[in-house]
Amino acid sequence: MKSLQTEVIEEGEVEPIRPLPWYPNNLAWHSNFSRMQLRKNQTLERFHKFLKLENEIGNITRQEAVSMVPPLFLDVQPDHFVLDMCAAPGSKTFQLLEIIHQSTNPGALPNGMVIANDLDVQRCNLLIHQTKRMCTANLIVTNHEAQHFPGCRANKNFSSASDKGIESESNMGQLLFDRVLCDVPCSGDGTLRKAPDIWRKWNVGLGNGLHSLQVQIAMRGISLLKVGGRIVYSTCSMNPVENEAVVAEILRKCEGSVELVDVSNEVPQLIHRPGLRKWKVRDKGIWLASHKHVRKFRRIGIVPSMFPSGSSHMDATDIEPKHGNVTDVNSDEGLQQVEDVLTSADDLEEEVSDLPLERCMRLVPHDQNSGAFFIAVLQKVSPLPVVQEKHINPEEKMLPRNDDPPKKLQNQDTEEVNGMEVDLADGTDEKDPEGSLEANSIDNEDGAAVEPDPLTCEKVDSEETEVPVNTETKSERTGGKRKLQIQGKWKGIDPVIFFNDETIINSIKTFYGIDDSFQLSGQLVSRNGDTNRVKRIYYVSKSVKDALDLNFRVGQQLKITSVGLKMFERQTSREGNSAPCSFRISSEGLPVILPYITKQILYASLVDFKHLLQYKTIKFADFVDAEFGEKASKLMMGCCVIVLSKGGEALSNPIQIDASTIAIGCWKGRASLSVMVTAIDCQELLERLLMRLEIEKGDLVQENALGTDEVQEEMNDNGKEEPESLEVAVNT
Ligand SMILES: C[S@@+](CC[C@H](N)C(=O)[O-])C[C@H]1O[C@@H](n2cnc3c(N)ncnc32)[C@H](O)[C@@H]1O
Repeated sequence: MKSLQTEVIEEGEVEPIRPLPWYPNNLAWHSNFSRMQLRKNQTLERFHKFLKLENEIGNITRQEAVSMVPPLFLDVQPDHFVLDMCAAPGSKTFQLLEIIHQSTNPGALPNGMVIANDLDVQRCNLLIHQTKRMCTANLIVTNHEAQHFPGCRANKNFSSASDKGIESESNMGQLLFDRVLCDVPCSGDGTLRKAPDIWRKWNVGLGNGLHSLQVQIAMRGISLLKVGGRIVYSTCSMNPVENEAVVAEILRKCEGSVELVDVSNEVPQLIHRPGLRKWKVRDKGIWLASHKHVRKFRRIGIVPSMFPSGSSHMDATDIEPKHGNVTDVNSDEGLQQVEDVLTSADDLEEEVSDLPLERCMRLVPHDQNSGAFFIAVLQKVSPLPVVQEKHINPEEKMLPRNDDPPKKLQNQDTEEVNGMEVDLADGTDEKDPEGSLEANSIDNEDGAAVEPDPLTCEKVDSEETEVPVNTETKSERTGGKRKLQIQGKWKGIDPVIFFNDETIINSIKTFYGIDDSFQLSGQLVSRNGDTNRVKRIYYVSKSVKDALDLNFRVGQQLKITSVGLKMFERQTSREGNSAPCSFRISSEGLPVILPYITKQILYASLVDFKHLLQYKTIKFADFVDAEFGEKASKLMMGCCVIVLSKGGEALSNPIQIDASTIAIGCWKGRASLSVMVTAIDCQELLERLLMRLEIEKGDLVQENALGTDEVQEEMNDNGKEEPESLEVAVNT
């Protein structure tokens, strides 16, 4: 930290890097550096090294500080089912996963899970790429319009999982969530500081045009929330039409089923302001204090719920400009005329909401040198009232409400339908500056091509694809006036299939001696029904398995773009084919399965481990520790795991695993051992080893130890990252 602070001062920054006072456990730090500066002086890399020095192995993400607040208010527990409705590029999903995983021991998986959804396929892929760093088996990524997120309610009309040969132990009848994050698309004016471009693009129509969609998304979130559960509604906008007006409309629609929670003391030191209870709406250059002031021809776009009272005023005299002429409000002259008629905002009588909107939280840029954010925390206290209006015509919305007392749902299992159609009558483009900016701001991925993942929607692997999937989207099907789905390169997703081939599973279990306490059966998925051609097998947590089971029972309503942790990959090299087990352990899955492996696993001394990382392939006879070389030569041909022994000495079994254990996948060939780790991972591991040495010896690394610079040079000289004999087997 001293080195970082000095560096900051050298760069002429007044404020050195410092922890954010309101973020728990010093896990978030504030830096005034721009992304370019951060890159130039490699601050993140240096920070990462600092963490490694402390033996904290983790990830670093650069993110707007206040955008990290909403997950804090969700109060997520490791056993929670969490829905992140508008999740891409995934910075909040990442936080949620971290919270869910935070107290789990190596090899243990939390009981909860996160479903991260986004409408935009390309942004979904960004999210998948991001969350890969978490190596989680507790995540499902879906691609739906959040306002139409499927309820997955099982009923007798759907063929059961057992009809399809799937054993279902789960009694989940519907996909309901303990926590819902509703970080909706918004006009993004809260990000003006970091994205000055918005000054030029912003107009009042952006917020007005998104209001109804925001209400619909939030209502869908509430309908998918368990009674007792929490939902956080957030935007990076300062506009009350996208904020308090949405919250007020939710409260009205829910008729007491949700309560606005006062969370002002939950995150001490976060400077915030109360939500507004009065505001005016701006439309086409005019301030409107009440819906009754909305001109008739604007009522499709400017709806009653945008105003504090939420009341419609159908009986009010339609306001038309004086002089008897129809005014073109889109022309400057027309606007001026209308402004003349409708007096200035200050003269209009203001409506005041009777709802406790002050419990909402406004974070403003000038309070703590941040972006602006709006957060409302709601708790579901009872089932939602049945909403009769399945399809609301924008015109009909202006009719007075039905005052009949609401019928409460008798059974939470009943799907709560709030079937509102997307009403973006303003024709405003959905702008999402925060999201798109955040997408760029996660530095580790900047400029990085998003790798196509076998279980993602980016690319259909023709070899493994058999069943064409209907990828038509709801909005396309309904032929709505606006196509919301941004499909990009969408080519379809392969179905997710449980991998239940007992012969293959048993061969893997036997080869690696996987302890019975590690549940493989039922928790493996692939995307190819032909088990002989399956290339990759993914592991899912029990919670995800239950959700997938349910999804099968309801006729695969969820459009899953990614699920599971890549655990096993088929060997394709010639040597691989002659190995007794045709699947190797992927480096992503290794940390989870490591504590359960009893065969094909060896401890290596520090020096031999280091040599493996440096030279990639070592003949058995060339290991410094001859006993290790001997043991390695006796392993079965194929994939094996080499664990760095504690203290650097050669040890024998049993292998003890803890959070600081370093292990790599290797290939045991006829005469040598070769690493199956990418060059980048090798480099990183080497750095960690050097740090460890420094700590353990309390001094600099021994003179004869090869420094990382030398290793880097050596890698460059070789120009190759994999040993020649193992081109295909190396995990990339
Ligand atoms: C504010 S951004 C979300 C940022 C994200 N929560 C994060 O922390 O990284 C809003 C997201 O909503 C998505 N979106 C827009 N309309 C949507 C809809 N109808 N349903 C679901 N997602 C939508 C956008 O693609 C965008 O990724």
